[in-house]
Amino acid sequence: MSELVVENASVDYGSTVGVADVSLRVNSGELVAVLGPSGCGKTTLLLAIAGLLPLSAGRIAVGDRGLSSPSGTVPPEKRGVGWVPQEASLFPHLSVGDNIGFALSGGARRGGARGRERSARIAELAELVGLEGLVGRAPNQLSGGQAQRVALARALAPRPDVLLLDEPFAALDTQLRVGLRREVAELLREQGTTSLLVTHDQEEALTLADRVAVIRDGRLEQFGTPEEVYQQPASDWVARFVGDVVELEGEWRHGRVSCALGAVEAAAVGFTPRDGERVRLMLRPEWIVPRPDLLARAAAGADARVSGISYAGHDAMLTCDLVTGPRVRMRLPAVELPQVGEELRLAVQRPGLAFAA
Ligand SMILES: Nc1ncnc2c1ncn2[C@@H]1O[C@H](COP(=O)(O)OP(=O)(O)OP(=O)(O)O)[C@@H](O)[C@H]1O
Repeated sequence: MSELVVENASVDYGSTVGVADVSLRVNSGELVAVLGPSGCGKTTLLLAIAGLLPLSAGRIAVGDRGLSSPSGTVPPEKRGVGWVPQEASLFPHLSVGDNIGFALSGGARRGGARGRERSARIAELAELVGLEGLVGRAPNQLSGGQAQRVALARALAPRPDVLLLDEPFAALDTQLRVGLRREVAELLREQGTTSLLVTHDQEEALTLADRVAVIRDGRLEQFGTPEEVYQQPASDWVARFVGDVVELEGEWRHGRVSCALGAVEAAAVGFTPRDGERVRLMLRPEWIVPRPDLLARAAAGADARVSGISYAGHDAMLTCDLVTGPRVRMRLPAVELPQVGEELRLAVQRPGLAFAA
């Protein structure tokens, strides 16, 4: 069993808080993304799990094997925790094969039974990451994507209980990044590797992970499935951080918010509003849709004029000026788009989120 348990973990750098009271459980074989802005404590959390930073409070364990607590830390090499760094950091004087096999025993005595076992494992991993023809190459003869594959194979070689990936795709160009990260996520799932992936890229976290841990100022703001953190953010900060939002002022009345888009059904987050109370309505741009069938007088809707279109191929972001004043953004599939200047009747197709004003 290789469930990773982090319980009320805190790491202090003198007077600076690295992470504070973070609790999360990564199930065996699960891929969890740790998402947060720069400086929020993502790397600190990973370093603590790797045994490179001591805890000032809490505990870290894999299954029922305790790894870190304020009273002691199992050294990094004995934790069964693998690490894939941001830059591949391969050993320049070793071949691809020897880089992959670096943490395997039997390296010194080639040819013996252990040496043969090691070679077989290197070949198996090289094939797994799609580098079977390149084991004899030097690291400086690899592309950035190939080097990252070697770093992944090297980390997987000793069959770690838990794999930590610290922004492993950040240095790659967009097209390569998207392809490689999908491949790596599939590979980790196939291998059943319990993995924690640090990223500041919302799309990366939402598309790859089984669950996402959103961190802010060293604290865990939300831990949930990609759908939960996107559709039901725990706070207005998470709502803004994990995706685009449209924000409107309004008044709460019987489960709806009366605002510039009409009377929009909404769920209150983190508070219980009174009827008549001022609230802030948050919507995702794709929750707003044109509804030509909706009567102009309908309470759930508003008239608008398209003032701008930002085309992204698969979809487009439209800026619309509501006749009631505010400007909203709306995301539509780029199949049949309206024109700039066109008048639309807009409605909200799913309940919005109401936050305290
Ligand atoms: N060695 C250190 N000494 C003192 N403070 C540190 C040290 N390392 C990190 N910090 C502070 O701890 C906090 C968390 O830093 P951390 O590197 O974990 O953030 P991060 O989320 O990984 O950021 P980034 O995405 O920019 O890498 C920050 O306020 C940072 O300034």
